[in-house]
Amino acid sequence: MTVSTTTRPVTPVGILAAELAEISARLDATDGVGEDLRARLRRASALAGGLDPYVSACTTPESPALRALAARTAAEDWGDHGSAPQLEQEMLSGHVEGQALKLLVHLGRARRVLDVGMFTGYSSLAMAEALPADGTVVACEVDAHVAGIARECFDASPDGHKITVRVAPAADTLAELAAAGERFDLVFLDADKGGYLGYLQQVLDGDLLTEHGVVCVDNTLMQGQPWCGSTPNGDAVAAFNRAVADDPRVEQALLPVRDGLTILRRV
Ligand SMILES: C[S@@+](CC[C@H](N)C(=O)[O-])C[C@H]1O[C@@H](n2cnc3c(N)ncnc32)[C@H](O)[C@@H]1O
Repeated sequence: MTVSTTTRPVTPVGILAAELAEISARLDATDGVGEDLRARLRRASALAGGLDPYVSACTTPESPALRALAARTAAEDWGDHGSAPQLEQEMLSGHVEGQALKLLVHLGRARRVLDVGMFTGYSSLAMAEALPADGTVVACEVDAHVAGIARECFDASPDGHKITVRVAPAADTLAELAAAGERFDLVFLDADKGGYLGYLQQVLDGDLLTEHGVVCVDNTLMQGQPWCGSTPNGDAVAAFNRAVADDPRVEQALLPVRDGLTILRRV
């Protein structure tokens, strides 16, 4: 196993910080640039680069079980993950977003949570930790390998027993849950971005959300791509954000937490 100590920036502010640091370093090495411009760029770089560490320092620390799960994920050799080469450690939601999800579980007095796109289980375990003793998380994941890593981490945690893992395409699991009449107080969407709109329709049309339930959707800023460049994932998220904004059945706020966290509810 290879322990990866660095991660590439995957949030708009992280990417901005890296860009500014690079430009600032290049300018410092360039003759003929005035000290005023150098100083302003250093300040811009410090503002952007200091934001995430400051937010993290002001957020309740993660539990030992979540810290161990993040470390286990970082220790995995993602470059050698043959069955699903598109998976990478940067997919993990992490400390600040996990803590935000925990607070939403508490605020909503949630008992039943649905996690769509589990990866190695960080969001599932974070939300499980915030649930009461009889609370449950149903976690959807299509990749059996990462589901195995998640299960190992859940088994080592005092709250992992609250989580049921369903290894299958999420659309199939959502259809089965709707057919079984299951309902959830909090749904977290974090699987394939091209599937987001379909998952939201399944949740709303399949009556998977309780009366006061909320849906949280990750990566709705998608590294700035919806307004600053185009990739298939950026286009999918932009289309999702537009569709949500135009849907009179819901009201929503897009919070700039990590790579964007939209919280919505049925009105
Ligand atoms: C961004 S990661 C999820 C991160 C996780 N929520 C966390 O907190 O660390 C997305 C996950 O969705 C899974 N996924 C992608 N397409 C899927 C599908 N159609 N059904 C279920 N899971 C899917 C991927 O295998 C990946 O593990």
